Amino acid sequence: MEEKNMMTETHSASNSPSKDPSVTVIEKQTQRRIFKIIVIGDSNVGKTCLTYRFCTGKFPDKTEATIGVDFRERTVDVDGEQIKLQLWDTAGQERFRKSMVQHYYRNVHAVVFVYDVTKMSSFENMPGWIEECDRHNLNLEIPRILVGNKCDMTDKVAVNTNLAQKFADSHTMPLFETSAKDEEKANHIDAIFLTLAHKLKNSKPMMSPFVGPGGYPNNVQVVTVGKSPESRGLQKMSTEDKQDQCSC
Ligand SMILES: Nc1nc2c(ncn2[C@@H]2O[C@H](COP(=O)(O)OP(=O)(O)OP(=O)(O)O)[C@@H](O)[C@H]2O)c(=O)[nH]1
Repeated sequence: MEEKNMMTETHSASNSPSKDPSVTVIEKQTQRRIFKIIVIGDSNVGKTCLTYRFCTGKFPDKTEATIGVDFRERTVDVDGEQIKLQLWDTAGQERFRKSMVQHYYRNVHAVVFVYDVTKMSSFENMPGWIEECDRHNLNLEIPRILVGNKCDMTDKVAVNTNLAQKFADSHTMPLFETSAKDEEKANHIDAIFLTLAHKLKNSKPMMSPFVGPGGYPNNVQVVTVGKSPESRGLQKMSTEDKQDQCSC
């Protein structure tokens, strides 16, 4: 795989605050909460494809090994509130992580652990990723979810669902098996991140100063969550995150 640039951002620079006082009023009225979600796991498990799918609705034609971190954002409507999910797509390769690790774990609101269902080693390495979170003193109350990706490769599945479920249960995480590639499972990926959005709704987040006159930052997709997560067959949320505001 080729290499991606370190610390690229998908949102537009034109979101900078305006000097127009009338716009300032609108900004104050439409400030939205931002939540930082880190996506971690071995290299090549599909972290970039999952976050890209959620933020653009597409599977990328071509991917490159992430260097450092890529950011993607999407604003979602949760029970009438616009919440911005800021996804940190982190590098799986150790050599591309070293200098960035401290940044990943600062002021995190949720963690998505990803393994590849066709690659047992990526699942066996999960305890190592959890330990890394623990070493960086992540609040135990932070929502965490486990995602088995590449379920479209049905004839190559190496990680048994029961085994993954046991592991998820032992770490009090919900398990989702999905595919970033399979068009039919695209809604499933939405459901995964919207589950987090509902969990995070009761958390204390960062506030975004970068809101345009229309109420939404440019290049950020706004979707409406029509049903509660319970009615979509997802877990009930109860976690309250006490994280400080992000300074990154
Ligand atoms: N069949 C299939 N292939 C996938 C899926 N998701 C990702 N891939 C492929 O897996 C490879 C790696 O995907 P990436 O998203 O770049 O993996 P990553 O985890 O971000 O890798 P790093 O940036 O090195 O940490 C690419 O060739 C993707 O096309 C999936 O759901 N199904």
